[in-house]
Amino acid sequence: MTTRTPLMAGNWKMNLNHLEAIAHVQKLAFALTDKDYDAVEVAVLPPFVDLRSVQTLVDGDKLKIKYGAQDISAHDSGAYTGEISGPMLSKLKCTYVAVGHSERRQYHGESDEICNAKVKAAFRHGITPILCVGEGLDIRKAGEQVPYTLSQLDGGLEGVPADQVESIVIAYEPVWAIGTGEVATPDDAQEVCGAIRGRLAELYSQELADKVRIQYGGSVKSGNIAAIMAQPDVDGALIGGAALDADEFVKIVRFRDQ
Ligand SMILES: O=C[C@H](O)COP(=O)(O)O
Repeated sequence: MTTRTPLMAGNWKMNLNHLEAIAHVQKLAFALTDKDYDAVEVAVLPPFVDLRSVQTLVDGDKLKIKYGAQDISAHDSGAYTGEISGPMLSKLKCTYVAVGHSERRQYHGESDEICNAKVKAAFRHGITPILCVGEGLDIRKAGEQVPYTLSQLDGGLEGVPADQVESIVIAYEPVWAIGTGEVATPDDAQEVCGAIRGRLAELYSQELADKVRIQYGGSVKSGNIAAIMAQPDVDGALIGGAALDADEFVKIVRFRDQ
């Protein structure tokens, strides 16, 4: 049986400037111990402008916390005003990048094709994509959450070879649960995360599917994380609001104690 190390990743969204980022990572560094890092991989996804500060802190103090970006350009360089490229992120030693977060899909019109190009751009530069998928409330009410989410998965992975996909992270984030306080039930999370793993097995192999980490995201807090993590196909969480509170984020990392 494959053992998957849980990944707890804090997506700061458009919060914390570079000075606040330093203070926040210092708090996490102070609280987290080797025991925590042995049990769980911990990552933060700050805004682009914070990445250099976070890198300096992580490198300088040899912290075990990982970091990454919230988006990546599909292009490697050129006339793409406002975009940040894979080479720029890999130069800053980003481990992860979120791709296709529902807020990017909703407010920036990111289609599955664009997400697919971004997944490929990340792998081209040695950065692990966290591909975000998940249905809105109307789809959930229609009971179509599984086919809808799997079609986003298919689109995001189109043409991506197995040797890359085995290291990808998939984040299942039902849009209706993001920032709303309305967390999916553990059964809701398992239903879709299990279906995602099944689809990876169909597209690639069971062996590959067993290696891929699948996160849940949407109103995760210290009070609900243990029940979600008890589900067999949930391998961590992508945490928004609760990740901005260092004490709360550390409690989530220590989900086994909750
Ligand atoms: O990327 C994180 C998700 O959008 C979840 O955000 P939230 O924990 O604030 O609901």
